[in-house]
Amino acid sequence: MKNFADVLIEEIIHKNSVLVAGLDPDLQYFPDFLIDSGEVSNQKASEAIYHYNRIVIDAVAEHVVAVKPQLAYYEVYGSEGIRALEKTIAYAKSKNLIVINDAKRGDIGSTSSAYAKAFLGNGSLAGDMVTVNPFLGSDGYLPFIEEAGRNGKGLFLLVKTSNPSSHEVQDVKLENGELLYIKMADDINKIAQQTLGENNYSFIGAVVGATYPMEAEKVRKSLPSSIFLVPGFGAQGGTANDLKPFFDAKGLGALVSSSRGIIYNGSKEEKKTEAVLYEFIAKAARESNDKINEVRLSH
Ligand SMILES: O=C(O)c1cc(=O)[nH]c(=O)n1[C@@H]1O[C@H](COP(=O)(O)O)[C@@H](O)[C@H]1O
Repeated sequence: MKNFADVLIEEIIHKNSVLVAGLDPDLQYFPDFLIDSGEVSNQKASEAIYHYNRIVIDAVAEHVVAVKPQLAYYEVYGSEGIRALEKTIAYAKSKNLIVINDAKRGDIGSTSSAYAKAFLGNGSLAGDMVTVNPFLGSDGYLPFIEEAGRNGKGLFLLVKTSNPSSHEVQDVKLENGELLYIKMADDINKIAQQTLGENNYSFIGAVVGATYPMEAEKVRKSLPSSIFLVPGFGAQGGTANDLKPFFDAKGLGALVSSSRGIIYNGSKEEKKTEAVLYEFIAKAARESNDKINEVRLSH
């Protein structure tokens, strides 16, 4: 079975893209032709979400390597929301897109095994990769690594997240003077080095926010063989110019994710038809990909 890092790298080269479109459906941004304003039932919300996601997936498919549904936006609508997620995952797979479930799970070992089966097994919620919170310790994240290894899939462990207060926990100085996120990176690297594919990358990746390029340089030293998932580009202020430290000399080693910057490009009022909405999203994905490629492939 192929190491998922190699699958990912082949797709990046094939598509000439490291861009990931985040599927974070938020009804307040949906144009009027998709949903009535006012009180909306879970069923109507679910239908609108799946409709919106199909438009997004069609519009971004040639410009992105993966899509990343953020689970909270679906869970809001209970079982109907989960149904929209299942259908979205199936639709993205039918368009040959890699699916990264942004679930940020992690628990005691036995529960993590169940989460790992849900997101990296063969069920209707399973994608190709999942985001995992490693701050419960290794018994919390090893089950995800085992399940991913068994099924030829991958994962991203949170190391240095993009949010403004991530320093409150992740930058805590340990007794030996080391920062917590660097210790986490060092611990993950010990396992990553045992799971390398042909391109010398592991299927065990790490989340490092676009808003922290200096920290990314340090994480890279500790985690030379992990592919980074880089959120925070666009709406959170990360720019293409910040991205260079995330990539290796070949322009590989990182995926850049953007949700609002792609799927809600332009004002809601301008989007009167499906065709116009499609064009706004396709344009944002194309332009983001071009900007990122310019930086990652420059020498
Ligand atoms: O794991 C993630 O994807 C993630 C990690 C992180 O450090 N920061 C972060 O913003 N994210 C997710 O990435 C997406 C960012 O959305 P935008 O800011 O709209 O591009 C959201 O779905 C977040 O949940």
